[in-house]
Amino acid sequence: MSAIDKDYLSYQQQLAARIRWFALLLFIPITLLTIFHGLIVEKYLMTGVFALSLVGFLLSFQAHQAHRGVLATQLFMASLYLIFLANVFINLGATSEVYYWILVLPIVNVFLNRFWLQIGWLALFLIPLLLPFPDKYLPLDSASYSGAAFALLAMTVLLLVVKEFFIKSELNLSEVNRELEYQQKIVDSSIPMLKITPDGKIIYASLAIAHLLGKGVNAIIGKNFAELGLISLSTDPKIWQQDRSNWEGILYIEMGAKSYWLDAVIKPEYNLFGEKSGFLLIAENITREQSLQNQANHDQLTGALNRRVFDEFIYQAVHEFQRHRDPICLVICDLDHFKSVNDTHGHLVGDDVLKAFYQVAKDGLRQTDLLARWGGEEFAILMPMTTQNEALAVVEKLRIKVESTHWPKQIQLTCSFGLCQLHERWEPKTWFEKTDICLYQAKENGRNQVVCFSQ
Ligand SMILES: Nc1nc2c(ncn2[C@@H]2O[C@H](COP(=O)(O)OP(=O)(O)OP(=O)(O)O)[C@@H](O)[C@H]2O)c(=O)[nH]1
Repeated sequence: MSAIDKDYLSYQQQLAARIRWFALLLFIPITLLTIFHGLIVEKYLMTGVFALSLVGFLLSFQAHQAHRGVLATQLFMASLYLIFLANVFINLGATSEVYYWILVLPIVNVFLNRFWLQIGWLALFLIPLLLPFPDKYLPLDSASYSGAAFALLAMTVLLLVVKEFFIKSELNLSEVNRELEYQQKIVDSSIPMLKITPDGKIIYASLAIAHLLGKGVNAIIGKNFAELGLISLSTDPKIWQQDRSNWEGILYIEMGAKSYWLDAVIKPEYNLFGEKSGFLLIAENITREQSLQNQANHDQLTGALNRRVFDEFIYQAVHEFQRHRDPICLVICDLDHFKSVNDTHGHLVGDDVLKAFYQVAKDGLRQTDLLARWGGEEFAILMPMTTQNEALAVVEKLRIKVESTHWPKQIQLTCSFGLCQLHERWEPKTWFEKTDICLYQAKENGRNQVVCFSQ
């Protein structure tokens, strides 16, 4: 049996169960009412037949509840058949009642029964209508019965056609839906995606991005984009609000010991009225491509980003700044009198201090800040979306932290910082030189301090 045949049958069974349920809910009260009506107008035969049918309906209901679908249907059909026979042979007062059953019977028969049972029941319905009973036993004339038989046949054929069409189109639709769901699952688990409202709230996260972020989808939905810790030089959704174009760039995620690189596009989305309804982030995980480079991207001793990558980030930052003008700061820090650490305790202790310094500095910064080892005992920090005053507060805290940390061998370590916010029309080289001059001044002024750029 093909898959579609199986679907067809199970769908037909489900449909039959639903129809049977509704029919029972409908027929049980109708039959009850008819019994009372029969008792009132003293039609005892009619009352007896309907009472028997009621028993049939109740048994059918019980079988339905016990999930014995075929038995339930046959009991139901038999109960209806009793009522039908009463209408054919007993004058219940209204001649049109036979026609009423001719409408009801085919509906129930066609939708509840499989093909051969339908034929069997149809034959049973036709027998009392077509057999040449003497007219004196019948309440209607013979033309009415042959007319009813014809109507019953026509109605059955019509309903068969309708049902086939109905089920086939339903099945086709559900197959299309299933295919779509399947494709959606593949996309969801393989492509990192986010939907973000204009104010930065995440309303959809694909499984793939949840996996990269080391969180469940539900833990991401409802968060603000800025909280995810995706590092780029312009991660604030506010900047995209300004124009209609896509944002394209590289995002970097650090998850404990693991790190990922995403080549991302962030597209603004619009509603029917042309208003911005949010953003769609679609990314490609390029970590594998970067992994070889990754080793070349990090400093061997501390694990910090190295100068080569940091240089690239500085160039990117200057480029982004020309488009969006979001504040961004560069910090260069240099450990004070580090030579004496080496001279007193040896190079290996010096190495340990450098590693420990990287951790202390990293912990003191936001996830979106980039920390690199610039060379020797010098580190550089890039702080996107940060003004000079905001950066000063962070760096000052870091300076105090370095001063108060217990370093190996009870070394008293301090650090000097140069800090400079990027200005318009500055080249990367100018920005770096200005920051370096600040650092030089910090050293000149006696070390263990932060010097900010001023015009
Ligand atoms: N242990 C260790 N030392 C390093 C490393 N890279 C550079 N250094 C040392 O860092 C010291 C830097 O010394 P200087 O440039 O004179 O500066 P300083 O002693 O820190 O003095 P100021 O910067 O003026 O405060 C040198 O002794 C270098 O050997 C390294 O990877 N490991």
